Amino acid sequence: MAEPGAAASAGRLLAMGVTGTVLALVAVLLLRTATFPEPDELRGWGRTGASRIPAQFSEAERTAMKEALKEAIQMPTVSFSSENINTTALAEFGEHIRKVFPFLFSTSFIQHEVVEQYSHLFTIHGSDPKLEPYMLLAHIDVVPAPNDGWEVPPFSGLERDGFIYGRGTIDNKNSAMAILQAMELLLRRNYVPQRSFYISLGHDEEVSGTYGAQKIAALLESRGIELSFIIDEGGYIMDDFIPGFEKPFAWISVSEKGGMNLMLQVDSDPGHSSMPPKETSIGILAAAVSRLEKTPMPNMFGYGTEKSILEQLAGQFGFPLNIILTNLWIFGPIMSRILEKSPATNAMVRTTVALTMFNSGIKVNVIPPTAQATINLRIHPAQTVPEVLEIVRNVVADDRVRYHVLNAFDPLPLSPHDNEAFGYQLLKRTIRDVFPEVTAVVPGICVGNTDARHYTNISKGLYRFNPIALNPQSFKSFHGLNEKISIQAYETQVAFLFELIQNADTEKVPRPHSAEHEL
Ligand SMILES: CCCCCCCC/C=C\CCCCCCCC(=O)NCC(=O)O
Ligand SMILES: [Zn+2]
Ligand SMILES: [Zn+2]
Repeated sequence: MAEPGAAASAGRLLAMGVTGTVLALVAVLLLRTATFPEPDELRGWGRTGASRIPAQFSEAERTAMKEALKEAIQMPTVSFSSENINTTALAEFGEHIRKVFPFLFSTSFIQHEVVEQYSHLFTIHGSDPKLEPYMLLAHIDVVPAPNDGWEVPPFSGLERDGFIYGRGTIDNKNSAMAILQAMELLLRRNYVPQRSFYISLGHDEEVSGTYGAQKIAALLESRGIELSFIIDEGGYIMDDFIPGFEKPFAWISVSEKGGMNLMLQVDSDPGHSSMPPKETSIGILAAAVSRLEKTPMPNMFGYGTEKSILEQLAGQFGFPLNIILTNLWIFGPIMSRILEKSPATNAMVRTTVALTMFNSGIKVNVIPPTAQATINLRIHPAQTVPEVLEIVRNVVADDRVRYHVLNAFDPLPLSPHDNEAFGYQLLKRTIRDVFPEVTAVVPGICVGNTDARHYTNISKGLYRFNPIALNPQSFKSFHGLNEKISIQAYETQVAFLFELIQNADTEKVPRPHSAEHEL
């Protein structure tokens, strides 16, 4: 029965446009739909009893894992472009992991291959061939980091106030090192997995993964390998994201946006700067990209995955939430306007356009013959590459601008995240074990791109989840300033992987409780 006056209250709140309240409401919708299974449902998961190895690490091990990460951060494995990567640092990284993870490189059931000189593929042969293998994925390259603005030099790996600072501490050497570290610690405890798995470390993720992940995926495909699921970066424990919600929640990205790098070019006759034409190539191009920046792509809230997710949820709630969810044609615009206010949530509701490079000019007194600007677009799941390109052309609306698509791909399909989805449920279960403060898990979309997208031919279960807690401030440090990870967070990441690898040693997926609802 409907609660008296609830509709009126909901109406008042929305009409008042109270940002925090509506955000909180969205959060309730998402969080309430993703509660954990009851403990009974989790029986039979992974190793139990005597064969279970506790995630307890000695002081010496904790110091060693911290130092190993710091050293990895000190290697400037920067990718500037596919043709310009720091091969010296990448090679050094290869030597580093051989030194700090000796068990990994000397265990008979583990095969290590170097792919395209700098990427690493480990095959860990499990004892039970009936269990379909999976993959843990990370990348070892980083984006450039000029010293300016950093509290400590970005490749110093310095420890300060319980944090390790440096480029790659959250994107994504933390994962690369933590995966290897967890396996090394398990091996030191005589662990032999039942389920086979792969560890894949790409060396050029930050420049599309063409020679790393893409080649590894092709290699595995040529061997006829299919994977139950893959876990990469791109989802996190979200902390302090929603006003009024103190508890962190886990965001497992079950898809990721499409992408396009588009170069715009204007050519004009060069000449003497003392007799300039009315418009130069720089001026024409600057005006074009300015129009793009000032004209956001359409807000797609309600037309992509959000719509189907929310519609599926609608029946699970009482009044007034069910009404709101089944009437997104009324409430959608309010929610979508709120979401577009911050960069992170704005990225969820539309294709984003970032002006990232601008090149022109050869001398101070020469009219430039050409100007080039590169824009980086992240395509909302409800749009495609051709649709977005068409919008760009219409916004620019200037025939003097020419377009070169440098690379482009459509948004990724949604990976299964129901009660039968082994990889998703494995993550949920391990989150429950390792992050007791987290009470909910939601299936999200990754607004950045990951190496996982290269593996669609060999797995349908691509999950992007890094077991670290991030707040809005730490999101700014991705590709930005003062990237850092707390030592405690890194240890927890290692512990998470240590548990997850053991939890994967089962064929059972927990049956849902009849009353439980899953996204
Ligand atoms: C209600 C809470 C809303 C929070 C919205 C946050 C959405 C976060 C989703 C994904 C996080 C994206 C992290 C980026 C991964 C980094 C991978 C990377 O750098 N790849 C290269 C590239 O994308 O260029
Ligand atoms: Zn990354
Ligand atoms: Zn990155």
